[in-house]
Amino acid sequence: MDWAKKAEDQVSKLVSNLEIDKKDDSEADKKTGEEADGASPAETSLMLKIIRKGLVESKLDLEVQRQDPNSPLHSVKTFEKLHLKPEILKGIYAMGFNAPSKIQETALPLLLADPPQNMIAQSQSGTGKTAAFVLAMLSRVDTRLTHPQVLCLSPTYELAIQTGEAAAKMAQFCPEIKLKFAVRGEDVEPGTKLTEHIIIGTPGKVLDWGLKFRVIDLKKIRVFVLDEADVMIATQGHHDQCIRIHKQLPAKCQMLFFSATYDKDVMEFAQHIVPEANIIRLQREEESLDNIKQYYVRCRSEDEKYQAIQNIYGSITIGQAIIFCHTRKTAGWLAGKMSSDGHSVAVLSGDLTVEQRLAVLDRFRVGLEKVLITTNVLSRGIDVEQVTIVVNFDLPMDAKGRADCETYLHRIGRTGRFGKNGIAINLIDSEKAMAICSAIEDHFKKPIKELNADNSEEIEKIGS
Ligand SMILES: Nc1ncnc2c1ncn2[C@@H]1O[C@H](COP(=O)(O)OP(=O)(O)OP(=O)(O)O)[C@@H](O)[C@H]1O
Repeated sequence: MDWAKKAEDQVSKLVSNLEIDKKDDSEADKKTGEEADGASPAETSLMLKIIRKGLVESKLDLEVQRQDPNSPLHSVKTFEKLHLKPEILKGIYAMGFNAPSKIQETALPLLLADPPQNMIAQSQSGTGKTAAFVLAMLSRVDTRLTHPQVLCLSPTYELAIQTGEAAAKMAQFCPEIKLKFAVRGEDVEPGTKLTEHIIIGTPGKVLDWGLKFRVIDLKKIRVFVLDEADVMIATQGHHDQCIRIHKQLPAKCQMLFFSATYDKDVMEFAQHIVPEANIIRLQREEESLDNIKQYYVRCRSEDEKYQAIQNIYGSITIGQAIIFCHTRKTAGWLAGKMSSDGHSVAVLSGDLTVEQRLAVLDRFRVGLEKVLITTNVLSRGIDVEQVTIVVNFDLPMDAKGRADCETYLHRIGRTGRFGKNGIAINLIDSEKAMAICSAIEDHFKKPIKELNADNSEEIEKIGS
């Protein structure tokens, strides 16, 4: 798979630069530490305590969680019991997966059953949904046929690439399985027919290739996966494109919808278009916040929010952090200001080219930058293991200015992945922002505590 090789080469090149850049980074960090100390020693030391405690707990946890029947990582089965092909099994062991998570062991027997079963599945962020559907995709490929048979749709370019890279790793011992990305930047010769077995892409491109250029025969697709299914159904543009693709699929096509969240209307619609679906809901949403501690910091203005970030920069860069802003403009402004103050930060928003977006994300993945500033474009699905902190520079709102609780859950789910602990910090600079924060707290029924450096009681309670 050429594209996988290309991605690997790019990453190893970046890794070889790591040592050089790390030196610069540590200089910046040293400087930051001094600045932060000067700015607010109490706040900095509070954050350090929270984070250190969080990191220590994370290390202890995974095996304990596997034994706990209430944990999303609990498993009673081994991968062998799931009857995967030996080459695929070898691939997942090579990735370091020892045992299936709950969504994997619950979904896979149904996904691999004959006759194929449809499914609408919900499981919290970071619990291994990708491997669940990718293993089903790989298992269903018939390599004797040389046309696309499996189609997986993702809402963003980055997520499609990440899913394809995970699929390539799982299929590393199945060289006969061929995969193609249908994303911006990938071209096809109109009039030709694609021969790859699996297509992973974004809806617009797949629609072009299926209906305009006719290089994919959608009538021959036998497995259709909709990742982040709720946003694909609820967002106008994605919705129309997905429905047009869905209409072309044959009646017998196996349909698999996955997401961490589904609201009532979206679930009803999903059930309407996925006939006789098996529905798996592993946790109520509020339970999925158990491994992420949430805080808010009161600020009086945008400048004070910036100051708060400055104060905690030294602490948040113990691991890696993602900072979410409401608009590209704020993300750009924040990144510019932090860079000019000597911090090493990356920025990723929709105004970059796809190549730039991928390069930024690759650098962040290998740790060249410890802080990534972004917008909702990265709120879903992106998996970077070392992210210990998510900061909401702006709280997520819908078009009417109300709390967007689902986006909040997806954003903070960029940390606390696969049994790790995470920390979410919300910066509040107005009564409206406070009201949104309270609405989110009420919705999930989980406390969002004030991070108040003067409150020694709070420091004592951290981690309890
Ligand atoms: N069985 C397993 N054992 C160990 N690690 C696993 C296993 N399954 C998945 N992982 C790892 O867990 C992390 C999270 O998985 P994944 O990205 O699939 O989560 P997700 O449920 O799709 O989350 P989101 O809702 O945010 O998209 C990944 O780094 C993945 O490699």
